[in-house]
Amino acid sequence: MAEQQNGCAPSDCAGCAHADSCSSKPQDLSAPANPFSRVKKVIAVVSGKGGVGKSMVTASLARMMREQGFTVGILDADITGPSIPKMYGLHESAKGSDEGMFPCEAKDGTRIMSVNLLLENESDPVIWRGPVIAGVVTQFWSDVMWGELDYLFVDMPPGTGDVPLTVFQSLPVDGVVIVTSPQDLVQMIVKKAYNMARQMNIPVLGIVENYSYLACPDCGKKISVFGESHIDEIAAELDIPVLGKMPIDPKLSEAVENENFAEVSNEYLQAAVNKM
Ligand SMILES: Nc1ncnc2c1ncn2[C@@H]1O[C@H](COP(=O)(O)OP(=O)(O)OP(=O)(O)O)[C@@H](O)[C@H]1O
Repeated sequence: MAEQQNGCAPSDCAGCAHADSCSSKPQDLSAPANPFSRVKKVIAVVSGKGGVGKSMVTASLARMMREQGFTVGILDADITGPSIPKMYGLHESAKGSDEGMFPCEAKDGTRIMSVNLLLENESDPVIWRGPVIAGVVTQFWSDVMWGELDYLFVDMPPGTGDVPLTVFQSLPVDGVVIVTSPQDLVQMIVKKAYNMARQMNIPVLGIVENYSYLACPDCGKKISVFGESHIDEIAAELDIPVLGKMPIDPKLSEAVENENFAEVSNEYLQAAVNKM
């Protein structure tokens, strides 16, 4: 069968003599899991822009699933801004063997792999180009011996660049959680993150709003520090559930500051747990 100018329909490949070499054939970019990994579910936590608390939500989801008794890992794909190890007070170096690298284990048993666990000095900057960074993220899947995990949460870098694309193409992502903050601008930015996941055929599990409000410590009144929330409108428009509205909670920022996130309980994301 002759190769068409604008690509063949997948059904045309069957029986085609050029099927193996044809440029129209969709490429399988999936990366093999490490032979010592048995990961049941991979959940990517994404945001359209930086600083909305994506790492906070990733770690909070991991903590909640851990509290439910599941085995949990976090793959820190935010290579140039890794914050997960410090949240859990991990400053050691990840060890390796001929078979691959071992994730480091936090106090609550959460297994973590991050570039900061591989750098000689954790304050060294990672000054690598996009394809190298994306390659490291793939290695965190193929070369890390995750063992038996019920859930692996992937803390993505913000935006829709190289790394999210690589993760969606290379890892068997079961679902995406979108994190946002209550600002007008985010409506358009959330849609970018949502549309990327949809285009890659990854189910969007729902959306979490962070920094939703601050509860007055004296009277409990909710103050909308970053303006009124639009999360319900966005969720309705995109037909996805709201998985939680997290307030600015000093208990959470203190846990990060004190590096003891492994002891934190987060009651704000209960709806997310039921969706995992
Ligand atoms: N709900 C919250 N209450 C209190 N502090 C928070 C909350 N969410 C996030 N923070 C704090 O805000 C800072 C930024 O959060 P975080 O690192 O999770 O953002 P991020 O979206 O992952 O950032 P980046 O996009 O730059 O990777 C951290 O110091 C974190 O402890």
